[in-house]
Amino acid sequence: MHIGLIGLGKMGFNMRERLRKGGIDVTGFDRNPDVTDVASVDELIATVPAPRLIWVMVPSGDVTDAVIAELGDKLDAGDLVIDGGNSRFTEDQKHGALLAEKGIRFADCGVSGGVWGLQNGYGLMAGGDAADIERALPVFDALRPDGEREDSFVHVGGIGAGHYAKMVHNGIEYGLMQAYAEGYELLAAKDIVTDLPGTFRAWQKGTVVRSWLLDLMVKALDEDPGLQTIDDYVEDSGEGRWTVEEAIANAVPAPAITAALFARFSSREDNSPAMKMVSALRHQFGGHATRPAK
Ligand SMILES: NC(=O)C1=CN([C@@H]2O[C@H](COP(=O)(O)OP(=O)(O)OC[C@H]3O[C@@H](n4cnc5c(N)ncnc54)[C@H](O)[C@@H]3O)[C@@H](O)[C@H]2O)C=CC1
Ligand SMILES: O=C(CO)[C@H](O)[C@H](O)COP(=O)(O)O
Repeated sequence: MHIGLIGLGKMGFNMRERLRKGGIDVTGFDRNPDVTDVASVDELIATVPAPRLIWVMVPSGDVTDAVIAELGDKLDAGDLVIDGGNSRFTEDQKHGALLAEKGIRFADCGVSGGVWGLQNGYGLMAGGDAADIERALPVFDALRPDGEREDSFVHVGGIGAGHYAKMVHNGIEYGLMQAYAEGYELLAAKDIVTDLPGTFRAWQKGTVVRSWLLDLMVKALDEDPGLQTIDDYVEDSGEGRWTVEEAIANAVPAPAITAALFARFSSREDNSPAMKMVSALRHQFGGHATRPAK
């Protein structure tokens, strides 16, 4: 099988390598000339045999929109486009409908595993028609970890379902990371546990809270004890917000994920206007002392 892959960044670059190791021929295109196999989307399309399978792995939003629109202009009926980036699930119907105008097939796939996917394999959740998912199975099989397919791959539903599942996965990721991080701060806040990194290390096997994120926390502390080199500003790239928006839309209580998202917003404030106001109001009603501005 020979496929096209657009986007060879932190994810796509490693995915190309894993696919090739798994016996899939890959022609990759990226705007970055240092990593691309071909110079243009046209050359990619000319190189990949029809009916083509093109995997898109670029930033969600405008970039994905533009790449899919270009593919819609240039591909042929019967070709299949799979969006493996973190697109919002609501975008998938739009992309599928655009491509369907020319008889081009579309599927979406949530991909989990980050930069470790090359060595560990990727967890995959695909949305689309059964025949399209079936057609792409050799690709999914090369990307996922060894072992039973059901343990790392799922066809979750129609178009958009893959990205919906990935959105919820990432919402869970937010909540888990926040809980571990708060535990880290609590252990560090008091001189009672004398070996903080050793505590996390000893939690890695056997405990109820053992997990890959915990392993990565141990690794981060090995590399930078005290996290001295890292600022406390935490970015987000959309999935957490969309999860909270879906929780509201469906009246699903999601306090842990929501708090984790808001903690990231708090991380970006040096001098919170809201907390200044809380301090001012305590002073107004109770005469409680405020601290002078920094
Ligand atoms: N980094 C991660 O842990 C994960 C990322 N994702 C998603 O996968 C997608 C890619 O993520 P990363 O590789 O981390 O991002 P990245 O920013 O490292 O790579 C994006 C690549 O797309 C290329 N690109 C941008 N516009 C292009 C265009 N018009 N044509 C061709 N190439 C273009 C860039 O040059 C870059 O190499 C995103 O949607 C991201 O949300 C999904 C799972 C995990
Ligand atoms: O999908 C991922 C991991 O599963 C990506 O790393 C994603 O960027 C994480 O979300 P955020 O950037 O909002 O922390």
